[in-house]
Amino acid sequence: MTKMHLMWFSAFSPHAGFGMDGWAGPQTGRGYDWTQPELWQDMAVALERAKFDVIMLGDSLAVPGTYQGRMDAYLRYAEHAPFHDPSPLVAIMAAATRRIGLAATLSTTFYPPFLLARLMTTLDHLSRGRMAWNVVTSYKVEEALNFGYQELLDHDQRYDRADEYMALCEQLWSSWASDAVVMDTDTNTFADPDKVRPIDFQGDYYRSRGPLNATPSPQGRPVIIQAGTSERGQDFAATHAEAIIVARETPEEMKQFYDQFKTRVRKFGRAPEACKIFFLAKPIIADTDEEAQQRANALYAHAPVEAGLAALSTMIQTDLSAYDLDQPLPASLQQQAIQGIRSQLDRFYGSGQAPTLREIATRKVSLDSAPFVGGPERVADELARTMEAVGGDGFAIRQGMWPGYVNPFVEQVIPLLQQRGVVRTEYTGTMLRDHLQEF
Ligand SMILES: Cc1cc2nc3c(=O)[nH]c(=O)nc-3n(C[C@H](O)[C@H](O)[C@H](O)COP(=O)(O)O)c2cc1C
Repeated sequence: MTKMHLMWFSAFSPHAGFGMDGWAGPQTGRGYDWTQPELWQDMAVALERAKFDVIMLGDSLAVPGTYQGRMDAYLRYAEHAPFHDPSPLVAIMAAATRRIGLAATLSTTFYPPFLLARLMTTLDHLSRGRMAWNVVTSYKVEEALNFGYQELLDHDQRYDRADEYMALCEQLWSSWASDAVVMDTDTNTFADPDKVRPIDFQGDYYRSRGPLNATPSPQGRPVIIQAGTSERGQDFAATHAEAIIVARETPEEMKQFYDQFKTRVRKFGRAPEACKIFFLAKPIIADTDEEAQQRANALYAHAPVEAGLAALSTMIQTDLSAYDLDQPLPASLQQQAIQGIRSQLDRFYGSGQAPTLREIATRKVSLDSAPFVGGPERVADELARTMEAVGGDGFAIRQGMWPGYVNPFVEQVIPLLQQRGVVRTEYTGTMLRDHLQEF
């Protein structure tokens, strides 16, 4: 039996799950206000009880306006906005838990490296070594406009700059030796000055004197997570990431990606197990298989297509309002989507398929990536069987942080996975890096 790691990936909160099944749906659960701490803390406690490796919070820094050149659809459907800043969210979740890992998304384009390095060090202290950083380079032009730029750097250049950003952060995180803090009252010495060094970093994009004005945290540096899957994005991940999130539709496609990516990690001089692959999975669970299928059908039938068009438009940075809903997107557009998240289209148009724009927009706001539909037994079986076929690592459960999603998975599916011996029943380590490297 192949064991699986588990991440709860809550993107584009508060409505994550999207559309009917998101902020407005029956699954969200009553009595919670997403703006308040209790929802986030209670869900973190529930996922820790289920021994998840990590909770990951996505983020973005703008209300988009790609679709129809207006913000209307994004605001109406809470699509890609609003977001709480993920840093205080992971801090309050850390305060309510002891073992589960917590990941915040922060942009290399908009966050100054020194501030980010110190923020992550502080959060790693406060969580006793459970922090991860989801490294994004940002892809929306509206994010650039919010920071006073007219446009973003080109796709590959964003990654080049991010490589330098990582090198700078790495030096800041190493600027204090692990034994630099002595706190010796006899000699009235807090830190040994010989063990704290300026870095005098001089790059093409960044300069920094250093050292960090924060002491080394339990993990030393946050766990690095990444989700870009272009060739350049995969090279970046193979160099830096300890976990990646990937959308693939079938076990065969997952297996193919798994083998190729692990080879790439080896090519960059790292052990393949140094970077874990999490495949996106969206479980739709009900008491019986029939009920779950009915729920999935209803979700698809009632999906607000316009919300899907708005989501895809911003993800591929192209206004899709001008395209025929009942035709596949032109191949030229599929190629152009490079500035945004092109893999959003690639996965729909892979293996010679040609779904219409209406179909992919509907899918986007209903079933989305790799749906696992059924009663708890069926969902547990399919997750276990898929992981066996792929050969390892885990799933990023792509759902909202709401009781209606978290509780059925935690209470009904996790015990079945534990009985099969494919997920952990106890944490063996205390820090996030320990969880990822446990198997
Ligand atoms: C599953 C998934 C989650 C992502 N989450 C975020 C996010 O929260 N914030 C963000 O700015 N970008 C996010 N992205 C975008 C990626 O970080 C990246 O910018 C994008 O995929 C383009 O890179 P690529 O061409 O290498 O795929 C996500 C992408 C994927 C596939």
